[in-house]
Formats: sequence, C-alpha cells, structure tokens
Amino acid sequence: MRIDVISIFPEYFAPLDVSLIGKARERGILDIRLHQLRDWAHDVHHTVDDTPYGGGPGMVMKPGPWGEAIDAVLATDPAAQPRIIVPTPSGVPFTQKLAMEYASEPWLLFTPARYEGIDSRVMAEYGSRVRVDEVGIGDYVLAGGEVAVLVMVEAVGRLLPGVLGNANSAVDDSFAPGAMENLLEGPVYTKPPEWRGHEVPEILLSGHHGKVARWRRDEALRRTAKNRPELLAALDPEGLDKQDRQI
Ligand SMILES: CN1CCC[C@H](Cn2ccc3ccc(-c4n[nH]c(N)c4C#N)cc32)C1
Repeated sequence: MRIDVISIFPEYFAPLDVSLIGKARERGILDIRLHQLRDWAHDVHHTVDDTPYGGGPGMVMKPGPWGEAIDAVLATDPAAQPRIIVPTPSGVPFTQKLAMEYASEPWLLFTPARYEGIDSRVMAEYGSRVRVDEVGIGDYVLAGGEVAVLVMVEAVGRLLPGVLGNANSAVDDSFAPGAMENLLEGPVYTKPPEWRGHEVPEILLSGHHGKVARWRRDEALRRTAKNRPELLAALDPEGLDKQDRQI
C-alpha cells in the first residue's frame, strides 16, 4: 500500500518511522511519502492561509497550494487514483470497519489541514475525479489533522498482511467482524500468577481452551455493558447464546 500525506508539519509523522509501521515500511509493505505543502506556496513567505470570506475567526487554507500539491501527487502515477481522506471534526466517524475498508485500498492520500480547514473548493475540484472522504476520529476538536492521520495510518497499517505477527492477529480485535464484533476486549493477564495479593483468574491457568474462551466472552460482554452499553444494543440478538444473555 502507498500512502501520501500532504501537511505543513511533515515532522509530525516521525512516529511512522518506529514500531510496527516503521518495520512495515522497511519491509516494503507500506510506502509512506510525506510532502511539505509550503513547497507549493510560491510567495516569499510560502503563505498557505488567508482570512475567511464572510468574516469569522481564524484563517482558512488557500486553495492554490493544495491544488498544486494534490496535482503533483496524482501526477506521480497517472494510471492510478488514490482515495483522498480529509481529516475533519465534521467528518464521518473513523471506525474499525472503515479502517478495514481502507486497508483494501492500494493508495491513500491524506490531506491534514490546520487553521479552520481547507477552502472547500479544493475537495469539490477533486471529488468529481476521485473518492474523497471527510473523516473524523472523535467528538472533540484538535488543532489540526495530523494526529488523526497518525491514528488512521496505524489502524489501517496494522491490518495489512504481514504487519502483525499471527500472535497479534487483528481478527480478535474489538469491533472486528465476527465473534468480537461490537464487543470491547476483556482484561488481560501475564506472569506472575500472583502479584501484590492479586491472583490471575483460575480459569486462565486451567488450560481448558473452551472454558477460557467462554470466560473471555463473558468478560467482554461485562466490560461492554459497563463502558459502551450502546454497542450491546447493536448486537444481533441472534448472535447471543443463552449464557450471553445471563451477563
Ligand atoms: C475551531 N476550529 C474548528 C474546525 C477545526 C479546527 C482545527 N482543525 C483544523 C484542521 C483539522 C483537522 C481535523 C480536526 C479534528 N478535530 N477533531 C477531530 N476528530 C478531527 C479529525 N479528524 C481539527 C482540525 C478548529
């Protein structure tokens, strides 16, 4: 997968050089290319923002530099088209389902803005040619889109074949389709079996895989009921067995 990111703060993406995403880049699973938006702002100050038409607080990112930058990225592979992802608090929620959809795309282009966002004509210009998604990572307001890109790149990158070892399969993720869909993960434990008077639940030491699986599902249901009751409401009743209903 190829991922392009256009930003005035490309240094924000240094974390993409480490851990599993960094290793995926080294192994050629991920090809991440960063672009400095100011390279396409040709005035002496490389200006990328201006006052909003209609008045109001803050500044708006000028269409000119963004248009030239996106054109330059698209021109690197005229035979293909990236999916453009615009981080914004006004976007559709970024979910595990959307991460899985993006993980099947060969090329993503992220356009994290600053200030009050990008002049709306920019995505109108590209929306007739490529798929443009406005996506948000939560109901709170950040100062810009770079953090959202880090979140989305990690959530998508970890789903790519070969990025996670089998031991860390994304299949068992919270929210992943299947047995754990719409369920939060339960508690986890490791050695020692007793720590400061706290013992590991006996069932986890039993070696009985069926009972362990049952216990883990019960704990996932309990945690979901406690922390995200609305997810339980979304569970298909057909998918709940008799013991599930007793939680
Ligand atoms: C007061 N104004 C309101 C509009 C947004 C301004 C800051 N900003 C500029 C660009 C930009 C991109 C993303 C986000 C953002 N915030 N929350 C999320 N889930 C996001 C996501 N993805 C925020 C952003 C601040």
